[in-house]
Formats: sequence, C-alpha cells, structure tokens
Amino acid sequence: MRLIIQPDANQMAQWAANYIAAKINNAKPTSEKPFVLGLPTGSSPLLTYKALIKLNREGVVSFENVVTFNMDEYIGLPKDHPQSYHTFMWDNFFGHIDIKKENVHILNGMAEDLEAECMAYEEAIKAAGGVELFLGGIGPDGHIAFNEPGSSLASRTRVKTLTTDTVIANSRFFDNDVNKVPKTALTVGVGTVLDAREVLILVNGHHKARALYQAVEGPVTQMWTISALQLHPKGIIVCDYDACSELKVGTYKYFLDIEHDNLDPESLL
Ligand SMILES: N[C@@H]1[C@@H](O)[C@H](O)[C@@H](COP(=O)(O)O)O[C@@H]1O
Repeated sequence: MRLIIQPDANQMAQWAANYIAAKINNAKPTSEKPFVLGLPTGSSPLLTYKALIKLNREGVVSFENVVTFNMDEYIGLPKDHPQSYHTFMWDNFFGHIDIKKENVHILNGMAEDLEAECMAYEEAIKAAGGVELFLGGIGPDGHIAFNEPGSSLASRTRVKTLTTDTVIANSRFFDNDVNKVPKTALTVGVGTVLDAREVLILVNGHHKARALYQAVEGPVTQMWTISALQLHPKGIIVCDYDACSELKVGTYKYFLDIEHDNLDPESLL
C-alpha cells in the first residue's frame, strides 16, 4: 500500500485529481475502449471533484471516453431527491464536465427488485471491462462505500443496513434529523472495490485518524473494512496531516521518506 501524506485537504485533492487525470490520459481512452472510473460521494471527494472540473475546463483532461460507476445509493430516495447520490454526483461533478450521460452508472435505490439491480450492476461493471481506478472515501469507523463494520471482505453489490453511527453522521445532510436519513442503502461490496485494478482512497481530518491508523497499521479485519486494502496489489491512500495523528511517528516518517519524490502534485501530470 502507498500512503501519500499531504499538508491539507486542498493539496490532497490536487494530488488525487492530477493522479486521476494522468491515469486517464495515459490510457488514451476511446469510445471503443473507455477508461472505467469508480467514484464515491461524501465530503471527502468534493475538493478532488472541484480540482478535476478545473483540469477539465483547462483542457488537461477529458471525460468524453470515461465510464463511471458510483459506489452506492440510498434505498427509497428518488433520483431527483436533493440528498440522493444521483443529485450529489450531477451537482458536484458530472454536471460540470464533458462526460456523456449514458456513460454514468449509479445504483437505483428505487428499483422494484433490489437484488436484481445489484446483480445487474456487477454485470455492467464486468461488461465494461472492470474498473480501472476506484476512487473512495471512508467513514470514521473505517467503512468503504457502505460496507459497515462486519461486512464480508469478499462482499459484492447488495443491500446494506446502515449503522446508527453512519445514520447520525449523514443526518447533517438531512436537516440534522436522523429520522429523515434512509436506514438502508445499495452498495458495491468490498470485493467489488478490490477487483478494481487500482484503488485510491481519500482520508482527511482528525475524525478519520483512528480509521487511517487501522487501515495502515491495523490487521486486516472485517471490523474496519478499509483494512482490506492491504490485500490489494495497487492500493493508495492520500491523506492530510490531521488524519495522521494516530499513526506511529515511525510510520509517518517512513511514508514521507519513501514517497518524498512523489508528493508534489505537479510531478504527476
Ligand atoms: N457511503 C459514504 C461513503 O462512501 C463515504 O466514504 C463516507 C464518508 O463520508 P465523508 O466523506 O462525508 O466523511 O460516507 C458515506 O457513508
């Protein structure tokens, strides 16, 4: 696993955006062979999306031949609900870049047959040739997508019940009213994420410090589902100084040292 330590969330986002843009450009995607990108919602990727929008506007990267698969969606929220992940993605990213609508895939939390929806999603990922790069964030309890503690590390796309902690955390988007937060969601599995050829996880802020410690220094365990990244041949975590506060000083220094030449976002493009 690589750990890229950046001073703050802005520099983290620039690093991640430049990295993603470089990956897309190096792949030279075409409509026959598009670049398949996995994407998250939440506050963690917001600055990265902003930076990618800027790179798109400046002509550094195009999303014309990029196909996306989002990680998750609430069950029971219509697509046009202000807090649906559909709305989030179009408001914060897709609506500002040159992506084709038909290349965007987001789970439908209103599907009549949710199991069939999940199976079809896995099939669609396969049919697209698999995910090249999965971008993700994590919850303070180390969950990836909506794979809450105790989720199988081999899990696939399915229905998940959200923990009380996650419902409380996400109530900030629902007028701070936990009763308005859906209690279930559709989510790609840990196994689905690990199948991507590369996984890039964003972790910032003090409130994620324990999760980062578990991800980097803890054992692989279903109780911190992000720890499964240790089993991935190409896992990268980009974090800020605040998120590092639970790491051992030696671990922190080690990653700063071995990534010394790769920390400048400008070196990526
Ligand atoms: N399903 C999402 C996750 O994909 C996200 O990583 C997590 C953290 O959110 P934030 O980035 O807002 O801290 O929240 C939700 O539970």
